[in-house]
Amino acid sequence: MAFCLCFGLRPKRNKVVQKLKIEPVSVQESILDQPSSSSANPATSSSDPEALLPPPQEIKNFSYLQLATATNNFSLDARIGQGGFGDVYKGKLEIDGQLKDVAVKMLGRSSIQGNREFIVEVLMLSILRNKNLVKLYGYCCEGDQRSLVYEYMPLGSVEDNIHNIRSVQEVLDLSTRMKIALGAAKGLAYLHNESQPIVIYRDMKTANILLDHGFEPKLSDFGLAKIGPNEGMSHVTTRVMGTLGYCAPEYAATGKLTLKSDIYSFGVVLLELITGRKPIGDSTMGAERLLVRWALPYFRSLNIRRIADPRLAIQGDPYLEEAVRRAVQLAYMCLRDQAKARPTIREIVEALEVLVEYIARKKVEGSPVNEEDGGLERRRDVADAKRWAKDFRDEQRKSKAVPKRTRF
Ligand SMILES: Nc1ncnc2c1ncn2[C@@H]1O[C@H](COP(=O)(O)OP(=O)(O)OP(=O)(O)O)[C@@H](O)[C@H]1O
Repeated sequence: MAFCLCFGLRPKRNKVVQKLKIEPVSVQESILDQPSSSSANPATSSSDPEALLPPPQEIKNFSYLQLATATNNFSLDARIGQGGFGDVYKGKLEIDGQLKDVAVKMLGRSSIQGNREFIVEVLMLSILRNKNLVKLYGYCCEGDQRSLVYEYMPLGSVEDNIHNIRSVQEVLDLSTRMKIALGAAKGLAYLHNESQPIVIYRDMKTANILLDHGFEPKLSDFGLAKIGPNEGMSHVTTRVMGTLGYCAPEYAATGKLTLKSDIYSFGVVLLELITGRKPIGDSTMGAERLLVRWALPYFRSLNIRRIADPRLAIQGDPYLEEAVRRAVQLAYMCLRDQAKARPTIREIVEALEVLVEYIARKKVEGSPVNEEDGGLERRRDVADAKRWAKDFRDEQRKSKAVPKRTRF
């Protein structure tokens, strides 16, 4: 099958876009799933995109002047972040009669992909509501200027909190990291199981998990999200889009998007939280550049101390080592090559709830795992881990036999 890889639509974040031949029978066609090059695609028209939006329920249409006033004319002081499409500013706006902190995301002008993602984001966030999803207050659509106005997340992104911290005091402990993973999993569980229609997020990554007070995580950035497969269908076929290092291998290779593609990306996020490493390291690292590849031998040998972020200082603390081991096992189940073998998001939420509870309990007790409450459990887990490691090795061997068309 012919395909081409085009980098550069979202250069800062290394978004990868792979165009594939669309298979007509299995494709679920929807307004959100038209190829961006199609002239019939309303999302690509910049002439009157407002007319294409559904009547926003609680989503307000702000004027450019309102946003400029709210952000002190988009001053440098108000700038809090930079994304693939443009800058993000902090401001204050009246929302439901109250003056609230907001984040204003300015999207670059006249970008087809940007325009498309803008519309998808507004559409998605007008139908999705969950405490682990960031709230969209409104948008601005004037001329070729597009902006989105979100609730302000005071603690920034998980990516910043893991990779861009300024002092050791800011290092997140294991308990906080696992609570973040749990909250993010709950957000994903809402998309996969509870929302109507179900949604495949397609962009699970630490940069898209924002943190509210108390490190409560919220998923953001729904510009790539897809309405999930119709009943009886296992997948949606679409252009491959996502972020390097997070894309499930079968999705990158075939364009077949399933709920399990999100689970793979979640596995990378979990591994990132455990290891403190970026999903893609610098070019000098060779094959180990990919976090998933780097961690594999340590996972196989159950060398938890080597996998864990050194800043977590787990060495000599049996309960922390045990907790990391469980988290690593879960991450690797999510990262299995065979999509079907990956757990569902419900199973992940359950596993993380148990893990978070385990860490909390051990923190209070302050004692290592003992025979009464944990020894048996631990022996069973070690046996499970060995079985998983063996399965993983077998899958790796099999996948080496069939050359992959795409490897990020
Ligand atoms: N609602 C928000 N509250 C607080 N800060 C935010 C909010 N939204 C975004 N930011 C900040 O702006 C940064 C850039 O966000 P943005 O979503 O534009 O980019 P990204 O997700 O990193 O990249 P891309 O859009 O290319 O995937 C975030 O990392 C975060 O620090």
